[in-house]
Amino acid sequence: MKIIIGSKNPAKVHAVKTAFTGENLIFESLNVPSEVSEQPFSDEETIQGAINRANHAINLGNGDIGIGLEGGVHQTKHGLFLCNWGALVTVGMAPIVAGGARILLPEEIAKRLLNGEELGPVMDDYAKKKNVRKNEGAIGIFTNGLVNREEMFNHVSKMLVGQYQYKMNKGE
Ligand SMILES: O=P(O)(O)OP(=O)(O)OP(=O)(O)OC[C@H]1O[C@@H](n2cnc3c(O)ncnc32)[C@H](O)[C@@H]1O
Ligand SMILES: [Mg+2]
Repeated sequence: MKIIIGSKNPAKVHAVKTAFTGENLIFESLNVPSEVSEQPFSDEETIQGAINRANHAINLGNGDIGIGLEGGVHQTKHGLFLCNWGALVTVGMAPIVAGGARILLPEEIAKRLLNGEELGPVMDDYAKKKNVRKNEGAIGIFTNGLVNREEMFNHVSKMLVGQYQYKMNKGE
């Protein structure tokens, strides 16, 4: 079975690879467009980005399964939350969707995003590190390393794969 991942970000790629169980799995990772903003600003937009990535991945990579993972933020009356979504697509099935852990972003980060900056560079600047988005992620920084970006996306990926297996077993 050929699984195409719609990103080359190592935190996402490792998260997907370790979520699958079974034999004869071939993984490929491709950079594909999300067709939403570079910094998605709602659950809705972030879910759409994940689905678009999954659709592009399966088509471009000629795979059996396409997976898209997308990071974004979501405004609430309690402040701006980090949000993360994943989608799994396969021929003849509606997209399967799963959401990840969410945490409130500090006011100074929220302000910068509302001013049009992107979380990736803002996190590097804030943490005085390089490529936070490819490593522990914002979630890793703000949880003191207890939950990193790969682990969070691994949880999302397991929920995608598990739902897919459940539907296949039921013959849906
Ligand atoms: O190469 P791709 O797959 O695009 O991976 P990415 O790190 O850019 O991830 P997303 O496009 O899904 O995330 C959308 C934006 O939010 C940023 N972002 C999301 N989650 C983040 C996190 O945990 N840490 C740092 N930046 C994050 C990211 O850098 C983008 O600017
Ligand atoms: Mg990106």
